[in-house]
Amino acid sequence: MSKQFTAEEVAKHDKDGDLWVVIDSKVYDLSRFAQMHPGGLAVLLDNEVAGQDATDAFFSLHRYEVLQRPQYSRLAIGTLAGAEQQVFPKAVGGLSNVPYAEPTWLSSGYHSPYYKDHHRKFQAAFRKFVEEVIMPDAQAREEDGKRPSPHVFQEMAKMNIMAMRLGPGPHLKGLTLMGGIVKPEEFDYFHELIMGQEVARIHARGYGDGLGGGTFIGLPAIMNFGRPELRDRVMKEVFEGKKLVCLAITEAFAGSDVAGLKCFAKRVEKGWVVTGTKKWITNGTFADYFVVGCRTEKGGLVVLFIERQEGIETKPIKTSYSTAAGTAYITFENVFVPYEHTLGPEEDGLRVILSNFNHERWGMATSSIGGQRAIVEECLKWVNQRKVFGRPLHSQAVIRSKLAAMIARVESAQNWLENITYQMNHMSYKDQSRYLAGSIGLLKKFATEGAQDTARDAVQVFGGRGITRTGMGRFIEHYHRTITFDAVLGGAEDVLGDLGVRQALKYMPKNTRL
Ligand code: HEM
Repeated sequence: MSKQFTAEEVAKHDKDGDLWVVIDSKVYDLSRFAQMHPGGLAVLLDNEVAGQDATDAFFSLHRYEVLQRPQYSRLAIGTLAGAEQQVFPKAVGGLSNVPYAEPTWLSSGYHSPYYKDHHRKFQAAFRKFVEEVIMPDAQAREEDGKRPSPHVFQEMAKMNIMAMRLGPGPHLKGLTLMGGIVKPEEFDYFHELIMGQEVARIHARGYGDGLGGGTFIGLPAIMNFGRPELRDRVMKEVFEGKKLVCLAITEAFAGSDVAGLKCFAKRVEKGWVVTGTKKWITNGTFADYFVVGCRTEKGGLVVLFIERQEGIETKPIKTSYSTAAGTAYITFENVFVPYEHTLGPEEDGLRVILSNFNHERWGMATSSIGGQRAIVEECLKWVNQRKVFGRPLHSQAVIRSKLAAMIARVESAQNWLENITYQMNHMSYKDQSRYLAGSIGLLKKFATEGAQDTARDAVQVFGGRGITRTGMGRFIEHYHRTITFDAVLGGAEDVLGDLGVRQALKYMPKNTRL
């Protein structure tokens, strides 16, 4: 590929059957490919394209990754004499230098009081892992709707990623995290924040949930309320990538109002018999274990650990994101559950269910903000390379105004998130409930409302491409279609906003007046 051509030589190849173009200093021989070009032959025979430097035209219409696909990269036959490559793809695991594409702590020239050297090393290793191991599977499975591939879980197990997703704590003791980059006792909520935000960059929202989203919200109940024998067995199986858990609380009858559950657990000798249904259960179609909230005869709630067995049916629900998430409708028909598989006190299931809500919502806000930032980067790149009326798209004031709103939203959400994360690192779990339940609810609501505004703005910036599943705007289309999941899972926006205000009112001093 070291062969050099002059512009005059390239210009001679300007017809059907003998067609060369220059893209970013490389000469491509499109003579045979032109007939198969998805954009058609005619556009390639245009006077300003055939035999010419078509760099601007190309980047107005294609993502860089097109040139990296092996079937296309081999069309390059040499370079244009005197020209230098201008566009370089980001190195695997590397940081983006597009302004606001990274949070300030990762942006050159900025500082942060929160992150230490081990956070930076952890971020670099984790991003590389995501781009090398998760990203290719994510794009393929998001498309075909199949569950994330077993090899991804195995690779995650080697790094103890499932264990880290539960946050800091004694469960990490003795484990080698990310190949030893961070010590178990050093691991804190900022490491977990990094994980959530890095995975959000894969632009595959359904797959992201498929990648153990159910375990993230279901395993804590087993870890904190399971009997030691059950707890140790299940945690080991999950950490080793052999089993997956799902949290089965919501029903067609009850969503955010968990107190209204109808799935019924009848107390029998040596255990329980469960009958009822669950709906919208993430990972339900392929999970091995179910953490199920049930109504008891006494009218209270009990949470049970149930293994997949006869009497349990899991049917996929088609939602607006990929079936890679394994979203299920579940029926339990007279399923026996041994008494030892009761999680927490018999009639106090509500406490078991509620106990992980703050961590869960914080995790969802974290990844939602990460995903929002990835969209800001897409938009900044697009307005820079897209030409309209002979000028870049960003020469339009209305486009710059949309970008201003997008940037302000993601930056304010990230800064609030980091403040809350810092508080979490310095509070007991009990204090987190006292001081942070309200603000985490408000943060999640703020983040997902902003995300939906950003999704709408991004579609306007990309135009038709923002509603097209392939090509330049495919990540925008995906984001716009799936963003409402963040806004609903873990509590609808209005419910969370109300929680935040009610918490504040609860702690209003009695003796205060205007
Ligand atoms: C190495 C050279 C080229 C390759 C490998 C290539 C490949 C492709 C591919 C794979 C697509 C499908 C859409 C996508 O995946 O992004 C496409 C679409 C298209 N291409 Fe090319 N292309 C090349 C050069 C060009 C050039 C120089 C032009 C100049 C006008 C052009 C115009 C178009 C158009 C108009 C479309 C349709 C875009 C749309 O649907 O939005 N292509 N090309």
